[in-house]
Amino acid sequence: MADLWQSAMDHAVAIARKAGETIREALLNDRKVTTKSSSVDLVTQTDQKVEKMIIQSVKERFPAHRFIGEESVAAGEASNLTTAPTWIIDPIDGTTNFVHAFPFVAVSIGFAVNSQVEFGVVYSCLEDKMYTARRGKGAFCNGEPLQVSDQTDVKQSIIATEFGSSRDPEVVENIFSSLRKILCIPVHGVRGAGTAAVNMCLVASGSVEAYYEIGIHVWDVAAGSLIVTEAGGVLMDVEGGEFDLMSRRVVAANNKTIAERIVKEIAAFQPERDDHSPQ
Ligand SMILES: O=P(O)(O)OC[C@@]1(O)O[C@H](CO)[C@@H](O)[C@@H]1O
Ligand SMILES: [Mg+2]
Ligand SMILES: [Mg+2]
Repeated sequence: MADLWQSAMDHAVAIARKAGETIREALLNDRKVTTKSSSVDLVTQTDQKVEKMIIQSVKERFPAHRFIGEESVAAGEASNLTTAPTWIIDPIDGTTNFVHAFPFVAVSIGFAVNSQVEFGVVYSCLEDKMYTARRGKGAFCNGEPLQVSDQTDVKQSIIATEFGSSRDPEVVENIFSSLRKILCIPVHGVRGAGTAAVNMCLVASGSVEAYYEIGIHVWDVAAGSLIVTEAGGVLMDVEGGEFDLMSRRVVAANNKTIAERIVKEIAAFQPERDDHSPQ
């Protein structure tokens, strides 16, 4: 049976690669920074330019499709995931890394139908690594199949997480409480690429056993969520329930054993959901 969404996925790969070229050029000569929710939540003209380019290119080919884009939402658009074919876009995941030329900067494009991700594309453009996954057809990096780690002992694991962009003392305390408990299991190490999308691709690649974070957005994790599961991994909520794309909470792991062990140590809290209705 012809794959209904293959042409859309091919377009996503092509436009992610084009966006990566734009980002690499901008890295050399245009990293003017502004801020969003806080002084450490950065955005640049390149984030906005790349998102506009991706959305415009999709609209020309798929005019009925809908969008959830990080910078469109920042400009006031709603971020409600419906049953309609929806492109979930983070034009630059790792903007802080981009501003500092720290080498993990990704274009993340997820595609959902009936609120289920059908394909995911994450282009780590400074590494030139194109991660892709199509539901039921596996996950790949530059065309090579991906497989999660087979480790079941958390004490033989590397766990990825991030410090996020909140500097609220209570949130920071939660983050460090979870980090301290996980580090002292003990695990072999804790790492963070500075981008959720790349962290999830590292789980899919078998380089880290799990990644968790509270505070991410749907555009950070939509593409990576399918890349993880198509590489044989699992997704979970930070309190052990089902992963919810709009909840701003994620555990992505190589298997349920590791995921459940990490969940035990996370000091969970609930940020405002991505699909919250404004008062
Ligand atoms: O604003 P950006 O760059 O699109 O994304 C922000 C981000 O890089 O920051 C978090 C690190 O705490 C990551 O989870 C997330 O991917
Ligand atoms: Mg992001
Ligand atoms: Mg971004």
